[in-house]
Amino acid sequence: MLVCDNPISLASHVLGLLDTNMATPWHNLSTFCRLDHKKGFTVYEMEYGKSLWKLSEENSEFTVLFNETMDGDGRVTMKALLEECTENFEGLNTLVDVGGGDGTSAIAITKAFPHIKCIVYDLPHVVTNVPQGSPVEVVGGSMFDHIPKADVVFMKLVMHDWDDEDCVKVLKLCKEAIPSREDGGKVIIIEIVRGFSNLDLERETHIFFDLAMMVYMGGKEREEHEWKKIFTDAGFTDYKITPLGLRSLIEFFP
Ligand SMILES: C[S@@+](CC[C@H](N)C(=O)[O-])C[C@H]1O[C@@H](n2cnc3c(N)ncnc32)[C@H](O)[C@@H]1O
Repeated sequence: MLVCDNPISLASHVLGLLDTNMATPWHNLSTFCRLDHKKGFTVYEMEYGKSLWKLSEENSEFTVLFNETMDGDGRVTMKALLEECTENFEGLNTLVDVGGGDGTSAIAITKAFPHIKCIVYDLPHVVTNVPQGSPVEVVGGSMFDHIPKADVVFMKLVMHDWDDEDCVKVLKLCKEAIPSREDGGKVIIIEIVRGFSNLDLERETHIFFDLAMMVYMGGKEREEHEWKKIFTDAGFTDYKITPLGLRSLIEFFP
């Protein structure tokens, strides 16, 4: 899995997590848990005085490294998703990948389902890394301000970066961007659902990612009832969870 030319290599994911900008903030975890969580800063902000997203905006090399870190993970997840969940993409004409990074997921979806017109939406300094000539539309902006309209909003490993309040804000805008359920509107997210695995190794990995989200961004991994509360608070009426190895595909309907 760590050999670079393996099509599902995790090398770039591991190299990214071991980079100084990702590894150093872990040294603040103990202080954060004892004292600093009361001050309203994330563990990452204690180290750098700014969020990971701000650091990425100021440091294009770090943006590229972070995108490659996510791509390493994405190759494995997207392969499973596109092989095992084809029916979830049936009947769609347009999809916007919110927080879509350098477009790896959207490009994979377009290749698997050429009839779906995909938009990659992320912060302006991030979408400049979508390869030129890719079969996707590229739009820069913040998901807290606006979400481009499409049949489906797709978000992979985005919601777990944020607290409940921010997730609800983004999901309310997602709901405005999609058509009614009868017209095929839905949001698809790929996230961990804690408690959805009987395998010790997966449960331990869920806990590791929960800690990692707290350290990097002040986010968390959620159990089903926590996801359900967020969707309900954002005005969605129904949801369906399809387990997909370590992660799950969660659809929610307006
Ligand atoms: C953990 S990464 C996931 C990237 C990609 N979806 C994947 O799975 O490989 C989170 C993404 O959210 C993006 N992001 C952060 N803040 C954002 C905002 N306000 N609006 C849009 N995207 C944002 C980041 O730039 C990053 O690409």
